[in-house]
Amino acid sequence: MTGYGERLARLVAARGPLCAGIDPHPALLTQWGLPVNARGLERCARTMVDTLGDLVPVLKPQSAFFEMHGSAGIAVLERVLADLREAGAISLLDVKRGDIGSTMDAYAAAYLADGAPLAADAITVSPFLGFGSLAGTIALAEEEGRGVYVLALTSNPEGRQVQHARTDTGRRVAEEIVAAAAAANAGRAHGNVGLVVGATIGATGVDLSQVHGSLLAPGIGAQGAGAAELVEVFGDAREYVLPSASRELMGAGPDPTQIRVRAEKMLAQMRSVLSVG
Ligand SMILES: O=c1ccn([C@@H]2O[C@H](COP(=O)(O)O)[C@@H](O)[C@H]2O)c(=O)[nH]1
Repeated sequence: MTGYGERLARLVAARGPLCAGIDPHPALLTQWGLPVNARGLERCARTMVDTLGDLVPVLKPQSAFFEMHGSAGIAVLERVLADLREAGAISLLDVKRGDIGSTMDAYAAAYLADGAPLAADAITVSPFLGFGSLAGTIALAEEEGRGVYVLALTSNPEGRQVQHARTDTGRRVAEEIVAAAAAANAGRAHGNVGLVVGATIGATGVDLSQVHGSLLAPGIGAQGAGAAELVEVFGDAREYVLPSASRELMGAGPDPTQIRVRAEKMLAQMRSVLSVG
């Protein structure tokens, strides 16, 4: 079975490096002239899938904006994930689960097992209960050819307090996470364990070149980063970077043509900054 990392690398080579976030904020639904309820949510999210599903390699629904509408919102999320499979794009569910190992195994079954109603190609997970708590989740992802993105250096300024703290080895927490992801991907050019590294964080001195997994870079647009910042943050690891933008793309809506034009422009920028060789 082709693993997540390989599948993603091929699709990025064909379409370019960009992840389009689906973050239907209530204010955005209003801006799009939609009601702030599950019906508006569905219209908005499905517009993003229909508009970008054949253009960008990855779409990333943010679970929180679906959960806030209760069971009706979760039902919309199920349909959106199914639509993404049909559209031929990779689905990355931003759900940031983190818990003790036995509970993480249940989350993994919910999001990474074939046939699960909320199954996605990849999910985001939190390592702050210890990277080892993700062992069962990573094992299931490997078995199913799916991926996980582990939070490492998040795009929000508050993240430093935890991620730059020193552990008893003298290394920073983020460096331990990077090393653990590299070990999980060892021996492969494109492993199934990715990392979340914000485009906003500047130069950190954390070496990402040996991870050999996808590096999801949120923070483009609304959080202030652009293509130029990616070079500073990722240096030699830039061939693995998957820049992510939500509000920057969705703000061009509701007209699908405008959303597509903005995504095409962003794809061209990212391709020129991140192409190697
Ligand atoms: O470090 C992180 C991890 C995840 N996110 C998520 O990405 C999007 C960003 O949305 P924008 O509108 O492009 O700012 C959102 O869902 C965050 O929860 C992040 O921003 N930073």
